[in-house]
Amino acid sequence: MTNATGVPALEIDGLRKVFGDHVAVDHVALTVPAGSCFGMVGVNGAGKTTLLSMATGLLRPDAGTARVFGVDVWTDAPRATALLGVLPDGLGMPERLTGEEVLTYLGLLRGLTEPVVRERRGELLDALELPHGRERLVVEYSTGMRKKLGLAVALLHGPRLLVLDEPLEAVDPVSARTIRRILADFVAGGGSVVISSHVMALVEQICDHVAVVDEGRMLVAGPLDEVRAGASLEERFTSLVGLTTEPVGLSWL
Ligand SMILES: Nc1ncnc2c1ncn2[C@@H]1O[C@H](COP(=O)(O)OP(=O)(O)OP(=O)(O)O)[C@@H](O)[C@H]1O
Repeated sequence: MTNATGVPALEIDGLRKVFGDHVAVDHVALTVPAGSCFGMVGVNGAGKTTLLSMATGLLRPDAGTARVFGVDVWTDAPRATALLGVLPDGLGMPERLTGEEVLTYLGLLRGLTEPVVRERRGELLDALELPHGRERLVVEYSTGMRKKLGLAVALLHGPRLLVLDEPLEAVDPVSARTIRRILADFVAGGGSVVISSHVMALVEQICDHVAVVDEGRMLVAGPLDEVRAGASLEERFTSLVGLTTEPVGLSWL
């Protein structure tokens, strides 16, 4: 599925990143159709964060391009940034501001007017169940609360594509359900989503497309049912990545 003009939400071509002598991402290409919810799965260190960071303008690639709705992330950063909402891995926040102040600060910085910021920040804090967000400093937030505030920041300017690195990590089950609903509503309203996750059940539940990344390469990408090929995503993932399902014992325990 694409939008009316057929332009993909995200188009990655030949992205590559080398750290020292380690190739973290090796000439990866990927097309995320507009209107899709795209899950990216891979073991620890597979290259998901590095790939998504390059695709969203957070890490300069050694080679390759990334386009958001046809806008090049690296040569036309302001336009691409306006289309993108990003929840990066290990998001840094101004620790001595309240959640409300963070949203105000970033909203104004992104060019929203003061009344719009005021309206949206209240709705976001309510929708993401951050009741203490108004008065509590970020330094006092739990990991899950930070994740939810990060998602609020990503949604604040009304992006068309959300790219979320592990959006449900450290988030309690009730909040996870809320976030899943927000993402489903976002897609139903015409938005597009890319998430990275280790949780296969989550990807199967909310994504219609999936990509499997391993050792910096894209092993397979496409509609969820095609990738699963009649098996569960976990079974398919395990066989693609070549993981053993046999538990490894610890001899001294
Ligand atoms: N700044 C860096 N300097 C050196 N090596 C790095 C750096 N960032 C990532 N790497 C390496 O690149 C590879 C890919 O890391 P990346 O964080 O992209 O993986 P990931 O799939 O997101 O892992 P996880 O699921 O554990 O978050 C790993 O081998 C990692 O050690």
